[in-house]
Amino acid sequence: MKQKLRIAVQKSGRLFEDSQRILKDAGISIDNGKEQLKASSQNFPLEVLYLRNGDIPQYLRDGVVDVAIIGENVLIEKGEDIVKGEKLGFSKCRVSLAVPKSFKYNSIQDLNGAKIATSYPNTVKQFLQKSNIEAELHIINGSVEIAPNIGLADAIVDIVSSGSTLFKNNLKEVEVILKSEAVLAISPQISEERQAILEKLQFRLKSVLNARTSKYILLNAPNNKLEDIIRLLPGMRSPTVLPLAEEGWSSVHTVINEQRFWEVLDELKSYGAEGILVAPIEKMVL
Ligand SMILES: Nc1ncnc2c1ncn2[C@@H]1O[C@H](COP(=O)(O)OP(=O)(O)OP(=O)(O)O)[C@@H](O)[C@H]1O
Ligand SMILES: O=P(O)(O)OC[C@H]1O[C@H](OP(=O)(O)OP(=O)(O)O)[C@H](O)[C@@H]1O
Ligand SMILES: [Mg+2]
Repeated sequence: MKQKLRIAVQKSGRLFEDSQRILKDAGISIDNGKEQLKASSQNFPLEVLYLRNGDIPQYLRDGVVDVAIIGENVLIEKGEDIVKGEKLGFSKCRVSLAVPKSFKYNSIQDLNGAKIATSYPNTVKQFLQKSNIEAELHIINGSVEIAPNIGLADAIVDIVSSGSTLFKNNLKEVEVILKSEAVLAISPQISEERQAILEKLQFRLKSVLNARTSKYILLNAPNNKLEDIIRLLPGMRSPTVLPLAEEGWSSVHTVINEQRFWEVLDELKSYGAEGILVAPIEKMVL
């Protein structure tokens, strides 16, 4: 029987939709909806298992799945032995220490002897050990932010993104322990045959990720400023320059990181660039 790569993705929750989208953008169609816990792709040798995010490190460790899309924070907490692959650019958050707004927090030393509620005990222990802090941990699986308000803890360590959950619970973020985003996680037990399929998947994902962060730019430039403009827009190999019908002007086409585009925009304009068009890129194979 032909081998298939087994990938675990979150069954429901924060990672579900973006995980589905990135596989779809990589040209992999998956047949069944999430109601079935196992699905297959018809156009790529891939089998998808829908699992709880928190259970995925164990499945990877045991080799039950070969690869997974998972929050980096979960890998740090439960999967130090799992291989970390590409960062996938979504579900960005941080794991932070927060205390009640009324807590006069000066430094980590203020946590000596404190009670800390968290769903990330290993992460917290490592963090406290580095500063030689002794604290008592209360391990809870959810609604961690409520713990200080009900007298269960003096501080919490949990996921923060916009900060609105902390705000609503009268807490303030005082230390960022780690930053996280969705990553591809790889089983240390993956077979050689499946590793070859994984490399194909990684290649496709990289093409999607490159395209997501890049833009195709077209602009008109006066010929006497072409050199300056090209210096700002190096492109994949180099920009395409085509003469315009109007004498003394050229059209410049290139690919640029979106962030970089905003950084150089004023300078481009100062060199006389005009008619600047920015278009999305669907796939980008380097
Ligand atoms: N508010 C948020 N903003 C951005 N990313 C987040 C946020 N909350 C969680 N995440 C990221 O998404 C991942 C999944 O979070 P989610 O709350 O959906 O699942 P969970 O309850 O941690 O896990 P399980 O699937 O085991 O129930 C987290 O591990 C984290 O990496
Ligand atoms: O800083 P914010 O943007 O407010 O996000 C942070 C909150 O998001 C997550 O909870 P989620 O909504 O996933 O609920 P859960 O605890 O049921 O997983 C996390 O556990 C925080 O509570
Ligand atoms: Mg959550």
